[in-house]
Amino acid sequence: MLGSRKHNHIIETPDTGKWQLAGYEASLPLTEKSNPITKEIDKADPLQIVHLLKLCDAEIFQEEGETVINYQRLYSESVLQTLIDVAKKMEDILKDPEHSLVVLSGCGTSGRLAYLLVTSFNRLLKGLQKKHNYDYIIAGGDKALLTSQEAPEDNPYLGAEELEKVCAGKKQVLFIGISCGLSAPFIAGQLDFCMNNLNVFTPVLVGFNPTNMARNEIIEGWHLTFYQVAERMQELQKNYRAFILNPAVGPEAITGSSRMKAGSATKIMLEILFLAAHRAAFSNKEITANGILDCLQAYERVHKVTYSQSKKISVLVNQVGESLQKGGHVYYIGWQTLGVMGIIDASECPPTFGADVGDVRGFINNGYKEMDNKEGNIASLGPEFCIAHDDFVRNILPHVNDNDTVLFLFTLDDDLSEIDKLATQISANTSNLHAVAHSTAGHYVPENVKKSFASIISITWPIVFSEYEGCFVQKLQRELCTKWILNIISTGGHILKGKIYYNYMMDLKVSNTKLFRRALAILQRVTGQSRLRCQEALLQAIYDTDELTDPIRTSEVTKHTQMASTKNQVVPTAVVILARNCSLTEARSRLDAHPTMREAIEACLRATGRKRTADQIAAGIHGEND
Ligand SMILES: C[C@](O)(c1cnc(-c2ccc(S(=O)(=O)c3ccc(N)nc3)s2)c(Cl)c1)C(F)(F)F
Ligand SMILES: O=P(O)(O)OC[C@@H](O)[C@@H](O)[C@H](O)[C@@H](O)CO
Repeated sequence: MLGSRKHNHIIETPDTGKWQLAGYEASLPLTEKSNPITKEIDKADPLQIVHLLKLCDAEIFQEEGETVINYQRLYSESVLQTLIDVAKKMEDILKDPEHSLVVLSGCGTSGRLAYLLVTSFNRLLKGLQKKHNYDYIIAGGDKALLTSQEAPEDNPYLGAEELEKVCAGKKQVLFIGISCGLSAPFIAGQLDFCMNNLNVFTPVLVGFNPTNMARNEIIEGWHLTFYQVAERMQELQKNYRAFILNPAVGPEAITGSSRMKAGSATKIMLEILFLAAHRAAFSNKEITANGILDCLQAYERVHKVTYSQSKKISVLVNQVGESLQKGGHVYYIGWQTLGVMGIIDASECPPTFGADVGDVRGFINNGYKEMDNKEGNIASLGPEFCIAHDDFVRNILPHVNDNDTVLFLFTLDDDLSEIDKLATQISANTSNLHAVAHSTAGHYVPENVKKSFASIISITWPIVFSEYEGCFVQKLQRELCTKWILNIISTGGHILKGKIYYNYMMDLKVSNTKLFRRALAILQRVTGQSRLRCQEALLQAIYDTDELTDPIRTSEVTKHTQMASTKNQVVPTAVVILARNCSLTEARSRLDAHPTMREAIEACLRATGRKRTADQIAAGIHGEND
């Protein structure tokens, strides 16, 4: 049994006051840590929120050696070398499209980014009259592009099955599995499948933890942990049979929310990889470290360009916060891949902030024709799958009012008359109509178009010399800029709505095993009580009973998550049970007695027997009292 104990390593959270002493903070996976920069972000005003997020996003580009423990970073020599090795492998694949394929795969945001990169680079190939050579897999299928499908992430067999289907008949496959936290069983199953078929597959793991921090919890119904899969990948990397691209980018601004920095770093790293391989395969440009460094520096400039608009972005944060607080909605009306960025950001709000599916929604010109997703038009799956501008005009616009915020996302290359017409229509229903408009130096948003918008964030990009690919690179940069702006306003808006406690999303839906672990860890951090006690309270809230039976206690975690998916406010309820040592019903009535969950929790934590002051609570939460 020793072996299983070695590999059934649930991250133990030390009991009260021993956070630092036990080296606990150091052992935490970087992607799951709380970022000290944002420990009070829930008290910040809109402009401060933007500034804190700017500092967090800047950590993506931080060079190695600037932190106490040396983790490799995006600019590290080791990462650059691996990027070169993988790009060379991809160049070979691109030269033999008949028998080979590049497959990108991920869960949640990682799967959405896989879809975006694959469709964008397939379009680039089409423009070069080349056969398309990329394919994507997203856990839960194309409906996961638009809605949160958390359960498939826990299924390693499903991942392997999907991969086998996509690669039927191929002789050479470069498989890129994206799991930012090095934790998704769906991806572990795919990597394991590749390593059992190395004659065809070259597996690449993309994530943002050191491999020794890969998730080491036994995957239910399977024989390996993600950690063991990563160890085997590391072994194979020695003779270039597998690769791991895992620079540290620092903890997320909202604890564990890998859609933000990790998502941005995924897009940056994979686009650099694909561009280098394309240039080598089709323009005979050698793959070099300098070429890759130039690309990285171009993306770092996008960070500067984006945050030079902080003041105007903070106005949008405030506006979105107001809409959400009033029970209004936020609608992103986007063109081409900027529409995709809106759809991706909107789809992340329910799992990240407990938003309703209708609170924040994205729409794209020409709907699924523009999306070009594998499963085509899936509007029949329900109203939340109707994503075309026409669907917005028909189904949503009649109900739009001043409580709502509408944000256009376009470039000056889009159809300005279409934009003007739609903007005029919408401004009849709400004055809260804003825009993010990307233009090239020397071109400006025409006055007649401007008039419909309450505010416009105009981003001007340098003129690109006609070369076809240069325009393509600028499109990728405009997407990243738009992703950052949308992440800022959806995160900032929900902070102003009171959904965030310090930098934790307390009221998270415990809908897969990673979220169960996060919920348990947050309970221990916030209440200072033991892991076992916290687990009891969490299960009481999940199973809606004060009397836990052994069959409940010994059920698999996936059983707990299935049950939890049907419940609300499970974690806040458990906090009150723990803080007041009270029954489920009493905990629920205490929560209801306060206007926001945050106030209820603060009241209960303050009132605990030990009479902790707010500062003592904060110190405990940030692991400062040892
Ligand atoms: C920072 C914090 O202590 C914390 C947050 N999340 C976590 C975890 C979230 C998810 C996990 S996990 O699914 O076990 C996991 C996820 C990824 C990975 N590489 N290893 C483990 S641990 C932990 Cl252990 C601590 C706090 F305060 F939020 F609770
Ligand atoms: O890429 P990972 O670490 O495997 O995570 C995959 C998904 O859990 C993750 O993308 C989640 O959907 C997002 O809401 C995270 O902000």
